[in-house]
Amino acid sequence: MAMIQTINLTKRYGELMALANLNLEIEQGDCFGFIGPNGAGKTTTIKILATLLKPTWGEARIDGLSVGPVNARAVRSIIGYVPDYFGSYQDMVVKEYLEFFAASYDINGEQRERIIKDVLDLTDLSYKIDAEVNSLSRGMQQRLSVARVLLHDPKVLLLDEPASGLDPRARIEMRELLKELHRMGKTILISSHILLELADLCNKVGIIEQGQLRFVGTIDEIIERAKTGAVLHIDVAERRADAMMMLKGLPGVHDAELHNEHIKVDLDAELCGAPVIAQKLIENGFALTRLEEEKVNLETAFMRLTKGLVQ
Ligand SMILES: Nc1ncnc2c1ncn2[C@@H]1O[C@H](COP(=O)(O)OP(=O)(O)OP(=O)(O)O)[C@@H](O)[C@H]1O
Repeated sequence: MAMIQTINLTKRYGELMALANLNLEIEQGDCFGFIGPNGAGKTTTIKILATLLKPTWGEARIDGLSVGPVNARAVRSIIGYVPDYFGSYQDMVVKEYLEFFAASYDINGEQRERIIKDVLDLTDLSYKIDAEVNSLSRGMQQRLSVARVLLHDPKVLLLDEPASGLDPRARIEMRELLKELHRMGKTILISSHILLELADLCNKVGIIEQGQLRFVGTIDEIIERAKTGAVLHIDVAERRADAMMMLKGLPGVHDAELHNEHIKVDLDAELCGAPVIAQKLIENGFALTRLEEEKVNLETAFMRLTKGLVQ
């Protein structure tokens, strides 16, 4: 049985279809990267799973429980939800903040002290126990948000862009923390619009665009899927813009653009390859001065998948 499942999950905001028949299956122990551009529907999905938003139709299940008013309490006890914002906690220190949330889960007394110590150790925040929450850096606040949702030891973590707005060091610290939680056996759903950020953290990714799942699989599968093309970096001795326009019109060329003082050509390798491009340039009187083929990397794969070029 999947730990997180959505069945034809659909959400409309008026005329806008934010989610259209989303079907997701995330197994126990998976770290699932939910990737998509701004407005794709990631937050909407996560909020529905977190019991905070009602779908227009379709169903979400967590650990077999249908997410809805009847099971809201039971679902909340097995999930930890980190939203993409951190509220303001005036005059509250870290310890009080965690005590407050622990109490809301009926965790009290000695047990509460012990759990707070454990979650602070895990998130490397023990030394900040008496610091004011508002004085923490954004990276620390994000780790504190994670500490908060670990208080009741949930099986499932739902994290909405936890690395947004973090500097590189804080991103790495967050990633290490999430890796640790994955090793501990938590099932994790994490959203991001940056595929690379999730590459060495998630064992599976789903790419969502305009409320629809475009692709689900491992990172290696994504690259395989998008590899049916190549990117060429080309230059000619003169008339670069004319060469670009000529290339744009060739069959098998998805796109050609001027890029850092050269021409970048996105090809469908099944229809067209570097030799054809070179030949066409020469035939049309252009003196080729550079031709390099780029391996499809994750970002290119992602751009292709989200452009609908690879279905
Ligand atoms: N309360 C709302 N009322 C109307 N439209 C909304 C509402 N919330 C979200 N939307 C719209 O639904 C779509 C999906 O939004 P959502 O926040 O789920 O996307 P997202 O993938 O999380 O994007 P981001 O990366 O920008 O957070 C967007 O077009 C957004 O403008």
